[in-house]
Amino acid sequence: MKRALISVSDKSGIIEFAESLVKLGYEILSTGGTKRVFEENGIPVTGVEEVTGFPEILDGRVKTLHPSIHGGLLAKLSNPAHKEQIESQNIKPIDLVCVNLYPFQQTIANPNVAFEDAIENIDIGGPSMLRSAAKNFETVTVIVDAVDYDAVLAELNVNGETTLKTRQKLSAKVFRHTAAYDSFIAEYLTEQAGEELPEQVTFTYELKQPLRYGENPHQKAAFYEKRLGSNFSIAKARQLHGKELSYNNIHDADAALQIVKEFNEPAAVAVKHMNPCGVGTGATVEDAFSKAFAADPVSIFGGIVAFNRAVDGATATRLHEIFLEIVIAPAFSDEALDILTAKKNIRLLTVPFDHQGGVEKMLTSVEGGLLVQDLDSFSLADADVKVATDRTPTAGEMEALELAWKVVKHVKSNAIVVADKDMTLGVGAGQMNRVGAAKIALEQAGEKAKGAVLASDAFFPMDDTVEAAAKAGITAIIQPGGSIRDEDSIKKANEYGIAMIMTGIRHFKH
Ligand SMILES: NC(=O)c1ncn([C@@H]2O[C@H](COP(=O)(O)O)[C@@H](O)[C@H]2O)c1NC=O
Repeated sequence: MKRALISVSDKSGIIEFAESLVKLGYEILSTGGTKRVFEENGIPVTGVEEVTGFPEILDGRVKTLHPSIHGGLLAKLSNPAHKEQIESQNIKPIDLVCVNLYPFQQTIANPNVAFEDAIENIDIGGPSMLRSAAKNFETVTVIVDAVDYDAVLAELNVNGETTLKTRQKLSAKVFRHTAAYDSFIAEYLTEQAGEELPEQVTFTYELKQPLRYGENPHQKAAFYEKRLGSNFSIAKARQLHGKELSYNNIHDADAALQIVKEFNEPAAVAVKHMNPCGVGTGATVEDAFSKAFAADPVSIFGGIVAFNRAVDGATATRLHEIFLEIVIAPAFSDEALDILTAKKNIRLLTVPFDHQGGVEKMLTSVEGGLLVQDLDSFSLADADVKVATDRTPTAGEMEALELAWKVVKHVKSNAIVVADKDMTLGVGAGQMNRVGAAKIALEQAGEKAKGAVLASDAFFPMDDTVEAAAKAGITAIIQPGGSIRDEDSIKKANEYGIAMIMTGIRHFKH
């Protein structure tokens, strides 16, 4: 008689599955709670303790960890010596294992979870059975996911056994599952132990959505979600309308969210190819959008716009006038939705503006490696700001410098942002030399640079950027400082009456 060992925490669908196995002639072996459910439903079942000759002990910490179970799972039936050994120990082979694990992940998702509860929810016996069965997939069928019950039953009904190919696939799924399960435990305990960058790292991501392609159509791609990650994330976005998101959409939308997150007042951020092309703030969302649009009415075309307040009808009317790939906001009014959904393709996303969530690290892959670092969460409030020049910025200049500084942090290096107190006027991104980025930003600002301010993500290696800024009419500058030639830049700024402040904090973004 074939034997199936069933031990599940999540009992959904298990009664029907076991009933079908019984009809197919299987003997069912089960642990305490699972056995009880079967008995209550009239399913014939043998307790694991009858097989092991040993009771469950230590509050269920030891139930199935026994040679009678693992011998039955691991014996290679094609190996005569294995057969002889299990027979001499009176161990019978187990043909099918169906196990799902203690809900560790759900337990630690509760921010108030007691440490002892988390520890008790680390399953030991379950993964051991799964791994034994999965290693012996040559003859053992192993199921860790209820979605596989029907497919396994279908094969058993047709052939009386599963195919080797199916068993191998199920085995691989088990090892993915136990690896992810252990990775959650490792992440949790590492965090609890206060270790930040340990000798090995494992992160668990789960498939959120397959993507049609990657950055380009010939690149295969998928989007994976960090289950215990931050709530304020593109991975937590809800799509209300429009075409499916692409790889580039997701990347750009993330960039837009990171910028809009910097602002407390109503703000609108337009992003193209990972860089902000226009950022505006104002008394209302519409006002903020008008400024983000005016900042660069050319580049916003086909861009992504993120808001930190609900989009209302008036703003939606403005958005409707141009071609945008995505609009992201905490919410949309009914009127805004009516207006915007008139366009079939525009993607509308809501994201919870909730800053709670797991501790995040920034991960960047390089060929053959992974770079891990803290997020660049420093803000001007954390910086030790010093006035380097004879003149101190006026209150109005200071407001503009703050806005420019919030934005330049999110522009690819070398980065220069020209701004006034409400909006960006010019953005120079990703240049190989700083003065080149400044020239782009200043040229874009044009006449509006007169009386505006300039932010630089890193120090000035020489005084040429200050010179260019002064000639364009810039009156105040914010930069980290720290160059051996700082004095040259300070001197140049003083010559032109520019007020320059130094933050001591660099914001490279590569
Ligand atoms: N300790 C053991 O030997 C052991 N064997 C199976 N389990 C787990 O016990 C759970 C099922 O328990 P029950 O049938 O009592 O509801 C399953 O999630 C299974 O993975 C065990 N529990 C934890 O380690």
